Amino acid sequence: MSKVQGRLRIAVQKSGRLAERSLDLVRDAGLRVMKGANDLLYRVENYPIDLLRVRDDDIPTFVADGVCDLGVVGENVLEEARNGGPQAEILMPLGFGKCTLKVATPPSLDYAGPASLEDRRIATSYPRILKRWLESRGVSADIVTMRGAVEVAPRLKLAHAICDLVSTGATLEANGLIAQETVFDSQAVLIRSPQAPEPELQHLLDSIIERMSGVVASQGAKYVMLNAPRAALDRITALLPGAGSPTVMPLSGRDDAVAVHAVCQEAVFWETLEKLKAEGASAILVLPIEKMM
Ligand SMILES: Nc1ncnc2c1ncn2[C@@H]1O[C@H](COP(=O)(O)OP(=O)(O)OP(=O)(O)O)[C@@H](O)[C@H]1O
Ligand SMILES: O=P(O)(O)OC[C@H]1O[C@H](OP(=O)(O)OP(=O)(O)O)[C@H](O)[C@@H]1O
Ligand SMILES: [Mg+2]
Repeated sequence: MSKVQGRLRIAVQKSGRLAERSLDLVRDAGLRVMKGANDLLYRVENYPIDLLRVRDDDIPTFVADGVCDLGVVGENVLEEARNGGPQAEILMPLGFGKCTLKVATPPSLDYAGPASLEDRRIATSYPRILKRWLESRGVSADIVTMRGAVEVAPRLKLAHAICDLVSTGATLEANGLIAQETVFDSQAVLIRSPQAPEPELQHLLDSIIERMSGVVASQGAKYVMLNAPRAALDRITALLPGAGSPTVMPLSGRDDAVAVHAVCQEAVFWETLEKLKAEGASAILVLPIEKMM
């Protein structure tokens, strides 16, 4: 596929677990996406950018080859695609699509560590990652590659064990399998092509990356405002999760208390609010942050 001159391209999953959140990221970065008649390509109305909507397996190659300038893909898929050739660069983890590639076994297999997999058959959709992991553990096993429904392989006697993605563990449990080893921790990542864009588009590319980074940073971040007794200021600011240096302001007509404003990079739980109150904080407000730069 050749590139259209004068336009950037971002590869996103067409449908599946990452599709919606990938589109959200693009939209939150200020790109107005127009769903057109063409299902493969969505145009961005306010910038010279197109979204290429494809199977996630194709995203690493499209970005590595420079067909797309940016891509959103699971790190597991990127790692599986690694082949010694030019590679897409990971710019940042995106905080969604979190899952773990795990080795799991049926109760019938007496598992006592990776050596129990020696000469066994293991079904997976990630043969390269599994091969590297087995090699790193000095285990020699037979890898059976399956596109999907990996969890049923032990029941069908197709394999002794499996290596598949797990998030809640419900699928493993439904299939009577026990998670044994973590092979690869994954989440969606933003990737960039090793090929530079046309010089006129470099600035736009940099700005989109910076905006996306701002979107990711603001996710989960909260703006906290409260009033604190001066005497408890140190203890109260220490309780604010992931806050750098809070802003401390006088409260008119009160010498004993101050107003504290802070950006908390981590979730602010009810437990934290209760502890703040116990230290004498009052009028506590926790507000979402829309953008951050
Ligand atoms: N259970 C899960 N929880 C969270 N994230 C997951 C889970 N399963 C998969 N993912 C992540 O989402 C990505 C996409 O999963 P999905 O099941 O949509 O892929 P797919 O079936 O290969 O889709 P495609 O049709 O694009 O090839 C996975 O590669 C992984 O990074
Ligand atoms: O630990 P859990 O929360 O149960 O999630 C794990 C399941 O999720 C993924 O499949 P998905 O549901 O995306 O369907 P798929 O079979 O189309 O890959 C993965 O392949 C597992 O089967
Ligand atoms: Mg896929």
